[in-house]
Amino acid sequence: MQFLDAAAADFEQVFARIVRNNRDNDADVGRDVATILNEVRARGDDALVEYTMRFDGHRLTDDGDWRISAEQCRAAHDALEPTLRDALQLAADRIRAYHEQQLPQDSDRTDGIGMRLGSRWLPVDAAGLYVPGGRASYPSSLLMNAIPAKVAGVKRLAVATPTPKGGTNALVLAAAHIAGIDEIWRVGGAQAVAALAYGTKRIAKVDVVTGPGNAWVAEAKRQLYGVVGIDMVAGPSEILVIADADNDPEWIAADLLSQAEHDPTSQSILITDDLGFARMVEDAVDLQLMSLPTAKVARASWEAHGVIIVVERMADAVPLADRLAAEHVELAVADPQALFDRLRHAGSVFFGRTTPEAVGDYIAGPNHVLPTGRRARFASGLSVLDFMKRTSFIDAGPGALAAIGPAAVALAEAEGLPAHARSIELRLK
Ligand SMILES: NC(=O)c1ccc[n+]([C@@H]2O[C@H](COP(=O)([O-])OP(=O)(O)OC[C@H]3O[C@@H](n4cnc5c(N)ncnc54)[C@H](O)[C@@H]3O)[C@@H](O)[C@H]2O)c1
Ligand SMILES: N[C@H](CO)Cc1c[nH]c[nH+]1
Ligand SMILES: [Zn+2]
Repeated sequence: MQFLDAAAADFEQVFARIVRNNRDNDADVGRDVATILNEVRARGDDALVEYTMRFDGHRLTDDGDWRISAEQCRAAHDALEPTLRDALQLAADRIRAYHEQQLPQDSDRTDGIGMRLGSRWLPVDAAGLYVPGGRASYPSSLLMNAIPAKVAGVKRLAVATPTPKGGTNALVLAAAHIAGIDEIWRVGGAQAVAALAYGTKRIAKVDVVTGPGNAWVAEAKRQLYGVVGIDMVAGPSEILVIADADNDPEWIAADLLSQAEHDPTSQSILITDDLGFARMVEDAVDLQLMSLPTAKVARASWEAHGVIIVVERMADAVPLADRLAAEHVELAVADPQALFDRLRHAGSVFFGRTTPEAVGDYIAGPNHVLPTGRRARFASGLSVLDFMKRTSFIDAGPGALAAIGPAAVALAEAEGLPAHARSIELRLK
């Protein structure tokens, strides 16, 4: 963990290095992913069998090794302990209600010259949903992927999720049942993303791949963009907590560790205006790590990527936060709205002392699939729109063409494209 004083002479240099270090664009990861993608494109299912054995310890032989059936999902759902079943259902209901608000409107209007102009939204035909499953299981990510896709009206939804050592997770299966998913492939990592994008004998290709994952999954999506649509690069989790001294240090320490426990390459950062509070949070993190069952991963993340920054006044936190453009930003201060009004780059923001980031991971409603690695500068969380595309349309009657056609002819000639000019001119005669 790095403990930084924003007033120190070398602060800018150190902070700039932290900002530059995306953690997920390691050259080795890029090279290994490129190899995996080429192998899956060339050798299809055979490559999936080999990689799934190598990385997940799962042998893909008969149909049941490849795929989880809808009946298995229903059975897992029905067998679930009622409190958990209700929790999943509540999460699903809240996620659906939030995402239904994102459905876009078509447009269709006639302008001043009588030209009809508009756009129409339609869902993609098939979406591949990546549900991580290497170190932990993510039923919540299944819901976060599948529900917006369903709301968008996508007909075919294909889930890919690793089943390490052949074990399936009952909650993931139950979530699939709740979300109405009936195609689940037991493959993970870059090879799963490649299979969805290129297609193999067993797995038909999709039009869009969405969802979060570790560095290999995120890099595979990045490299395959163009072959297939993607939502964004959603890699190892991050949290930036901006907190004043009126917080309970234990709460803030738990918030930092909540994202550190995802992955050794996750990043947790605290910015505060109080040195004493910063030291108390540092101690609380160390104390909590002693009893955290996921301490191995969380400690690795905190030691390698954790940062505490002490600024002179809270307002100084905002420009630093903008440069970090973190996946999650908690504003644990008396007036979070004032900081939010000035903050420009964040995947998702959590207001006040009683909105821990983890409530957004599971149950609040907005999507938890969010851009990482400073990509909140230009990308947004997963939404219904990631499963849709917009087609514009133009209907020029003879009157409208006569009104603006000559200008188009002039522009076509100026561009040196006479066939363009002629296709308009012929209709103007
Ligand atoms: N940004 C977001 O919105 C968001 C949301 C949820 C989770 N996450 C992140 O998802 C990730 C989940 O990671 P996970 O590992 O538990 O599951 P995962 O499913 O993302 O990754 C597991 C797969 O990684 C591949 N892999 C592992 N080591 C490899 C290696 N050395 N070379 C090539 N491939 C390798 C394997 O194929 C394995 O199946 C975490 O980083 C978590 O922070 C991000
Ligand atoms: N924090 C993750 C996004 O970075 C989402 C998640 C799912 N389960 C727990 N957390
Ligand atoms: Zn989380």
